[in-house]
Amino acid sequence: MGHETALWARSPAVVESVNTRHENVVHLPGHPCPPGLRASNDLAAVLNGSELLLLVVPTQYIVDTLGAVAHLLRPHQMLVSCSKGIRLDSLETVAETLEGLVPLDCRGRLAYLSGPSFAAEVAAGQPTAVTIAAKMLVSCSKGIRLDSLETVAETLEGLVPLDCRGRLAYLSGPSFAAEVAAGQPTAVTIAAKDEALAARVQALLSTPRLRCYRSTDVVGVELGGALKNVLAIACGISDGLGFGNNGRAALITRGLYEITKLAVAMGANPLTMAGLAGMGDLVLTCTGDLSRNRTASMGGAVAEGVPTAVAIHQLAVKLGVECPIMEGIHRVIHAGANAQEVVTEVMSRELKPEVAPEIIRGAAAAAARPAAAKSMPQGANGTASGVEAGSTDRGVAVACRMGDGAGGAGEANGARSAAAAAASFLPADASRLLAAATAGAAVAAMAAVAAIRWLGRP
Ligand SMILES: NC(=O)c1ccc[n+]([C@@H]2O[C@H](COP(=O)([O-])OP(=O)(O)OC[C@H]3O[C@@H](n4cnc5c(N)ncnc54)[C@H](O)[C@@H]3O)[C@@H](O)[C@H]2O)c1
Ligand SMILES: O=P(O)(O)OC[C@H](O)CO
Repeated sequence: MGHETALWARSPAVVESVNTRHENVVHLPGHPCPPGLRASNDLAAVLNGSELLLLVVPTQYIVDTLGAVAHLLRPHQMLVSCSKGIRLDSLETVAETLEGLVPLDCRGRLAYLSGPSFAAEVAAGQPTAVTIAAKMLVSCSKGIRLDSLETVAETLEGLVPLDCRGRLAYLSGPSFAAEVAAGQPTAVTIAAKDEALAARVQALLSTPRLRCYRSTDVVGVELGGALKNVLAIACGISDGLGFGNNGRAALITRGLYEITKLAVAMGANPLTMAGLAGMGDLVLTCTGDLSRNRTASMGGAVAEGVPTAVAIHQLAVKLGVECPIMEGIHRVIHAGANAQEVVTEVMSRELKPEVAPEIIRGAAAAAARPAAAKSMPQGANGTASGVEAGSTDRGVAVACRMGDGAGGAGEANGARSAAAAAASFLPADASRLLAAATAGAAVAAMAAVAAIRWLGRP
């Protein structure tokens, strides 16, 4: 469908027929080939130049066909088998055969297409539906393990076999199960380290009522979902104490600041916290009556935020990130502190700027740089690559910690390099806004949204 496609065929007659007559007169006579199709007898060349490979040979000949060239497969290539059979010599299925043939790091890219699909009808454009099976594991859990302080991703990567790690994805975002089940419009984020996998899961799970976005920021998407639960408990306590909307808005906003500082210190992209898995889920659970975390103080169902509060307390101490609200909740839930007194303590802390001056200075330095001074490496889809984003994020993480009193010259450089990297691939005005966003972490998420709007304006 509009793709440049290379067809490998054993028979020179088929290749000649496709390339000169645009019809496979041997196997599919009467059906003109799509315009972008070229045929070749050179399997290695066809394999080498393809992103998605469809394997359509009789099962008994898969090893003969692919055996000599399987080692040429690269980890970024996807191999979808369309063969339907069981090998006679080994009694292996196609999947078992392929997993034994392809290099270890390609096993995560195997998929299997099957279903009612006569080739002649597909070629004639007749409506056809098939199933594509691939082994993927999508985690929807939102929490941090207490025993190891590991995220769900870290836990699963340690649990599954090495060659399955490339098939793990993580779903998070504002999604009360009851509303999803009722067909209410819902938007979530699917994260996977490999964007192609995230895109596959995204395509599989999206419906007109469930809009899935994708991300490669696994740690950010995960931590957004885990950390918001503790703030939802805080909002429940605030409600219980009789506080109003002002208090809740303050909790959400300053809570997002804390979530972002901690998540960024753990390697997350701060802009993820402005998205569905961060601000989106935080707003939902801090305001929605369906939230078990917000209503946890009234007793009852599963509240992931209760154990997560302990994990956050330990992580915040370990990473040197100041999180007064989440620390206060931890003391109320787990150390018997009086909620009223904790509120007074948190509200009476030393007064400070909303965004730490060190961060603002770093952002200003970045914004002053000429926009075209440096070019940002681009990923396959035109966005900054994950590796680059990760390294700049850590610069912001350091900057965020500085805002709480720690830090030195090296840390300030981290902030500057992060904001500078962001500034380098955006027009000047947008750079300033984005620099403010990276600098101010959560509270400046709004500036990020403004930057995105700025980019989208006519
Ligand atoms: N319910 C929601 O609206 C929702 C939305 C998005 C994400 N999540 C996340 O999904 C995860 C699961 O939440 P849920 O609402 O499905 O929880 P749940 O309480 O409905 O439990 C899910 C399943 O886990 C099983 N289970 C409970 N304790 C267990 C144990 N000790 N060992 C093995 N199995 C056990 C339960 O029997 C049940 O089948 C959480 O991390 C939650 O944050 C929930
Ligand atoms: O009911 P809660 O508080 O566990 O929230 C459920 C989901 O995390 C909402 O996205």
